[in-house]
Amino acid sequence: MAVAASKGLFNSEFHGNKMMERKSSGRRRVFVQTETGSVLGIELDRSDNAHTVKRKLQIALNVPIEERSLIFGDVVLKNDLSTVRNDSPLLLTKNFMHRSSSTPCLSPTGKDVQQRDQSGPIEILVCSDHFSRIRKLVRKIVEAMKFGIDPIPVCGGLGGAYYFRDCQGENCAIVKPTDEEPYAPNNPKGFIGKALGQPGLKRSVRVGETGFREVAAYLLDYDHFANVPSTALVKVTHSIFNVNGEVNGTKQQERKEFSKIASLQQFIPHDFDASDYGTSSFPVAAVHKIGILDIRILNTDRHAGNLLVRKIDGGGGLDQVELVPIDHGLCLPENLEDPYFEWIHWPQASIPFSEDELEYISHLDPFRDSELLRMELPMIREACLRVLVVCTIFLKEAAISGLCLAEIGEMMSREFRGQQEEPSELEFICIEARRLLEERNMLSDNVRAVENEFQFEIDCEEESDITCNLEKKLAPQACWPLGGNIQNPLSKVEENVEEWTEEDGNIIPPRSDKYAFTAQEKAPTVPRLSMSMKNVSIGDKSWKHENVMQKNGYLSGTSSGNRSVNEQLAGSTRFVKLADMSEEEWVQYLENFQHLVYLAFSNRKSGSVGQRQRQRLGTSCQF
Ligand SMILES: Nc1ncnc2c1ncn2[C@@H]1O[C@H](COP(=O)(O)OP(=O)(O)OP(=O)(O)O)[C@@H](O)[C@H]1O
Repeated sequence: MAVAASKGLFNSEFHGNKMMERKSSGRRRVFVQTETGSVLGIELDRSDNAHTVKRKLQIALNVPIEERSLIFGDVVLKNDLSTVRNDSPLLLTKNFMHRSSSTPCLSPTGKDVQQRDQSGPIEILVCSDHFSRIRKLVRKIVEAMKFGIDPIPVCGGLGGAYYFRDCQGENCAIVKPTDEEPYAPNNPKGFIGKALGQPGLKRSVRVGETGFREVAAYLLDYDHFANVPSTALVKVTHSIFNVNGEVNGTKQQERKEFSKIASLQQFIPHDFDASDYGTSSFPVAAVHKIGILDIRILNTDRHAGNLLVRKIDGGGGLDQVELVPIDHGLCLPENLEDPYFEWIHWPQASIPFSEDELEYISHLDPFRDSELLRMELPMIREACLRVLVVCTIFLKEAAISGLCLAEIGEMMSREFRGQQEEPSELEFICIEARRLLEERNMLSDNVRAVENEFQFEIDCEEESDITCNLEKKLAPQACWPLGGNIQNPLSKVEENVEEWTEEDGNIIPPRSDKYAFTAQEKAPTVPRLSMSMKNVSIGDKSWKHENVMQKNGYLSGTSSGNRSVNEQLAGSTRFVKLADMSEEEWVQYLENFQHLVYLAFSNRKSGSVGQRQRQRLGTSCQF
């Protein structure tokens, strides 16, 4: 993809972006979190390895280490720790194979709860040198804490969150501990039942992993285009935090301090959220910019409550408002999930992008974005980065084709028909890109098989016969790669029971669960596909989808704690999975994807397909 990198696009806070060590001596520190949320900072010696770190944890936190692994993002740390950056958060988790679905997570006891390490009350993790604004904020909060100004628990939301204050007692940051997320062991609002690392509220976002997503959204918001408040991942220690099963004393001296890994975000004073205020007054540009970010990061949680509204004096008695997007913990899922875009039906979203917005989009480079995230948040999973790449390419091609925000959002969203949910157009394209990849792999296998046979036959046949044989064997696939009437041996989509498994100590989401291909049916041809992704039969197109959120009792406000993890996972939701391809396959997949996206948009533009026609507002519409 020809994407120019724009020097000006990087947030000024990230200039001089490079791996920095906290200490020139080369010593490193890691923050290890147990499944139940306890956190301990450990100084690593040169001789330390995964086993010695586990031993230190056993002694300090009194947690068992047998059959437990140290995890750093996608990586299970076997021995060598040289790839682990200074101030990285690691997770000590039970090897999944040994975890029965009904086994409760380790519940903290008086002993294993927090032991203080040598670190300060708030430590910025991993990328501390690139967060000057947050560092100032942290200093203010620490100062206030010294004066006894305690944080205040936030009432709203499903997860545990706390407003931290400055010396004047004003809120200046919101801190959300990763072990207090919905379903996490220390959630203070009753939404418990899973261990860190298991699939959470959104099945493609694991419990305990929303914090780094909040930071990712901030890092990707170059030039504060969408206005995401400054956010960092921190290790923070305070007695205010919740640990289920612990009753903390009421007197200051009696209160136990707990360390947590958390996201820390600048508090933005605001007047409303978008659910309380007339959306027609929202500036078109603000809606577009937030929408552009949501599309890139496949935000599955952009509901109205996650858009803060701040009144600004517009002069002449006219109120103008500023929008502030918050709560990006459910973006960048590991599979293509159904996004949620509150703005999708707002009139602003139907207005074409401005020149500035188009320029911003044209400068986006998903590969550079991925590099940035790998650098700044090394625990981020490759699966999330692949989602970022696919969505950004989709956005870029859509913008080139003149689509507006609402149209792009619709193409990414699943559609309910009766009780059934159908894949989005984006998902259809991804399915087809994958099918083409599988087909190509099969072709390569066939070629290899023919070559082997050829080698054998060469010993016993005349040269003219050999050529004839070869042609016959290759004939059915001769139209590869795009545009031919290919007989597809791989098109039927089969649904597998979704089970998270353990491989080499790592917790693996359902493997190729969505698109386990069987050699049965005829392929849709690529020209047919390109007419409209919705009108093409790709294998088993109708997705019988049960609403997992409802099934889990989440929406009805009940805890899922009384249902086993396996029961919760056994829903039939399907996802397009991107993580199970090798690097080489991924490159080929992206080529297929980009080509199909191009065809889909071209056909859409030429109006050759019956699209869902919506009434759209013209550019003259004023807000
Ligand atoms: N940066 C911020 N500045 C000011 N207030 C904030 C900020 N972030 C969150 N809040 C407030 O805290 C509340 C809870 O935060 P948030 O929505 O992020 O938590 P959550 O538990 O993830 O919520 P939800 O269940 O709605 O997804 C918000 O409704 C908002 O009022």
